[in-house]
Order: sequence, then structure tokens, then C-alpha cells
Amino acid sequence: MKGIQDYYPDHFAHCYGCGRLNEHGHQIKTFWEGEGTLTRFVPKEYHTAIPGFVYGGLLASLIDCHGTGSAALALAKAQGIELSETNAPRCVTASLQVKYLKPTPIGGEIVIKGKIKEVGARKVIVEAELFANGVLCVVGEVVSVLVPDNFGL
Ligand SMILES: CCCCCCCCCC(=O)SCCNC(=O)CCNC(=O)[C@H](O)C(C)(C)COP(=O)(O)OP(=O)(O)OC[C@H]1O[C@@H](n2cnc3c(N)ncnc32)[C@H](O)[C@@H]1OP(=O)(O)O
Repeated sequence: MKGIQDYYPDHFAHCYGCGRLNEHGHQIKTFWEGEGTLTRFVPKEYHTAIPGFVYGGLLASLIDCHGTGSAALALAKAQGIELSETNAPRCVTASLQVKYLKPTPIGGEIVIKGKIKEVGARKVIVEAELFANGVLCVVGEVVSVLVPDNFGL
């Protein structure tokens, strides 16, 4: 099953967290699940913080790109864009907040659930919850903005 990341134009598909064309990256896939969004990821042993637990920077990275992916899904829906090959809206992160509630164990699948809190013409706010083995370990909020034509200039 395709995620929103499979519909990004090639030149926007190299992100370390979510670019399908980045062979060294996480290549996450984000989908609708009901009214919310979903991303799954299985950390490797080398994603260790202290033995047995996932490095917090990785978790922030997953929430980051789950946020931009969810934002792209929300913008596509709000703007009536029917996704075909590479016509998905592309957002960048304007703000990323992460709260680590509990240590996140390595050794299974991580599930990140997103709730679309606000959708504007260009800006989307997503609330994220990250679960390991069904236990809520991290929460976050991502403000994403549709990438401007002058990005990086
Ligand atoms: C080439 C693209 C590659 C795509 C890769 C995506 C990877 C995704 C994950 C990432 O790691 S992205 C990389 C990290 N992020 C950046 O490097 C972004 C750097 N910042 C920027 O480029 C600009 O500041 C940004 C595009 C985010 C906003 O600039 P704009 O000139 O487009 O924003 P504008 O001032 O028009 O504001 C649009 C809305 O966003 C809001 N906004 C802008 N910056 C914000 C901020 N920092 N925090 C919260 N809200 C912000 C702003 O208030 C406004 O809200 P309202 O529509 O409600 O009025």
C-alpha cells in the first residue's frame, strides 16, 4: 500500500526521514486511518539510546516526518487533489515539539498516530502520539508549511 510519500515529486523525495529516494533514510510511509493518520516503523538495534531503548532523536525525526506527511494528506484532502503519480503537496517543518513521556523500548513496531488540529491554505498543525507495544511513549506537535517556491533562497 502506498503512503503519501510515494506521491511526492522526485525532487522532494530525498528527505532522510521520509524520502523514498533516500537509500540511507527511514523511508516512512504515512496513510489515512479513519479521520487520523498512521505511520509504522521498526527501530533497529543501532537506534539505541541506552541498551533496550530507542534514541530520542530518531523518535523526534519520525514525528517530524509523520507530521509533514500528515500535513500533505490533509492539504490534498482539503484542496480536493486526487493523488496520482507525483502530485502530492509537499510541506516542510516550521516547528517541531516533542515530549518524551516514557522510555521507548526497542524490539517491536512503533506506531505513530496523527490528528489534524488545523488546516489552512498553506499551514497544517498535526498532533502526534507515538506508541511502542501499545504504550504511549512520546507526544508531539508539528507545524508544517507548504514548501514555498523560494525555499532556501
Ligand atoms: C525542498 C523541499 C524539501 C522537502 C523536504 C521536507 C522534509 C520534511 C522534514 C524536514 O526536516 S523539513 C527541514 C526543516 N525545516 C526547514 O528547513 C524549514 C525552514 N523554514 C522555512 O523555510 C520557512 O520559515 C517556512 C517555509 C517554514 C515558512 O516560511 P514562509 O515564508 O513560507 O511562511 P509564512 O511567513 O508565509 O507563514 C505561513 C504560515 O506559517 C506560519 N509559520 C511560519 N513559520 C513558522 C514557525 N517557525 N513556527 C510556527 N508557525 C510558522 C506563519 O505564522 C503562517 O501562519 P498563518 O497562515 O496561520 O498566518
